[in-house]
Amino acid sequence: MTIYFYKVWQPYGCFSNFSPHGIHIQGTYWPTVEHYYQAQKFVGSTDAAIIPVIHAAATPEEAAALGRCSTRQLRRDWDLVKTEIMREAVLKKFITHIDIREVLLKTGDEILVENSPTDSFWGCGANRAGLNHLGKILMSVREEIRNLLSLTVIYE
Ligand SMILES: Nc1nc(O)c(N)c(N[C@@H]2O[C@H](COP(=O)(O)O)[C@@H](O)[C@H]2O)n1
Repeated sequence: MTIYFYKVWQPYGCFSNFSPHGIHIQGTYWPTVEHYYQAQKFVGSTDAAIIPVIHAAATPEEAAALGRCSTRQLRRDWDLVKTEIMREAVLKKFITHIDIREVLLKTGDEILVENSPTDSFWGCGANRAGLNHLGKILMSVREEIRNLLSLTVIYE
């Protein structure tokens, strides 16, 4: 059975990058994965001054709106690095928060899909044929955590 998720208040909402699960990454605490991801768009760009503003955004929706502003200059390598940046942040989220790690592990080998009607890169898009990169990252993080936990059991 495929598991669809999207908004935080819907089933499996903890899989959304907008869920209220903070991460410490590269020495800084970010209130959500979405805050971190949106800020990374501007690292090294002429619009890097927006990074602390995104960091301080009151909600992930506000962070996303700041990061999506089309008049700002994204870092040049954004398309090359964005998937790895997202994966690192999502892994950190599920390593940090034991309760949602359990939710992720309990999905077993089910297919996970971000059911975004507007995003066919991170989600499946309106026709459900999109690339679903967030779902793929979650499945690969699930596998990585399973492997890490099995190693811990062996060496403890
Ligand atoms: N608008 C919106 N609301 C949500 O609740 C979402 N989970 C998303 N999807 C996330 O948006 C991010 C992509 O942002 P860019 O289009 O690259 O600026 C990514 O975190 C998706 O998972 N969108």
